[in-house]
Amino acid sequence: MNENIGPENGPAAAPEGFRTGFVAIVGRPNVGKSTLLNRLIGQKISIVSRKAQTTRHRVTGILTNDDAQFVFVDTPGFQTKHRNALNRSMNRTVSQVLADVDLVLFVIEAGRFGEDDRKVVEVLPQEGKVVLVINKVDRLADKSQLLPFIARVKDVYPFTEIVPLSAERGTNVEQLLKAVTPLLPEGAPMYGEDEITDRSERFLAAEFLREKLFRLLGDELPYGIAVEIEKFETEGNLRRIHAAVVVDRASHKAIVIGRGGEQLKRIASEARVELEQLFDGKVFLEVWVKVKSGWADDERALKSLGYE
Ligand SMILES: Nc1nc2c(ncn2[C@@H]2O[C@H](COP(=O)(O)OP(=O)(O)OP(=O)(O)O)[C@@H](O)[C@H]2O)c(=O)[nH]1
Repeated sequence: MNENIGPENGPAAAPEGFRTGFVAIVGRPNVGKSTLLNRLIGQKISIVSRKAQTTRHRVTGILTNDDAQFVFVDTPGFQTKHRNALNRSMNRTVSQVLADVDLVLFVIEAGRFGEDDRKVVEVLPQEGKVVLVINKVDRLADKSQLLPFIARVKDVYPFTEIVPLSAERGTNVEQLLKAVTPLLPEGAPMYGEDEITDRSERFLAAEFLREKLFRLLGDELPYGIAVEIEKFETEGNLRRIHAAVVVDRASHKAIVIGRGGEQLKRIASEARVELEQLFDGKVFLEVWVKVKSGWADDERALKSLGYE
């Protein structure tokens, strides 16, 4: 990835001193990585959910301002509970991303630094720039808890910077950008100013649908659920999308469909509304549920669903 950055990549396009680089956001599940990315980009691209482990794919967000272009790589949360092929694949992705980027944002939750955070520290690069982002400071009942907390975590790794913020409220997010801009290498932008993702519309459709499944099924969400886009056609400003929700067992299929098909109808309809906003055009979305036994344990099935 990195060979694309640098003055040799079209210095004419870059103002003097402009910086461009890849930024990875890591942290244990649920610390707010997707929320932070969305806040930084200013539009929903990475999916956000109250449930852990919603980000299985690498989602790239791009932020361009007067001084720099940040190409964000959101990485999957660490999985320690279930050890199967899917989780091994997720952890591998994290190490690969970290070895390849210019800057790592390591996100933790204010007031909480546990074993699962420590596991993430273990895969931080030996050399390189890592900024500690202490998220959810709005949750601290007493702000005076922040300094002792920073004192407790600041030595677990030689962090380049430490920035406390609230991704959800937007508090101190600008300061984070200011602090990390000088850490990126100088170079011309890789993407156009208004591009916010390099993922395909097909990929985004799958992600948006998956988010709705996570949100609307709540605690009933079956383990090992995935979305396959079987058909994606564009006719003028209309997109025709056929998607399959892949589940592990027939009993899970019933959960996703819901009584009288209500649940699935609602999931599809909410996903459609958001996709129409994202694509700025009409969307025809058809969703069905397919049972594929044991897919989460089968590396080949994973590949066919787009997990590397
Ligand atoms: N109070 C508070 N909640 C936050 C903040 N940032 C994120 N959250 C909430 O924390 C939960 C998890 O946020 P996500 O952004 O999905 O977390 P993630 O780290 O991407 O999670 P995974 O995809 O599972 O790795 C959601 O319910 C967010 O609304 C914050 O600054 N303050």
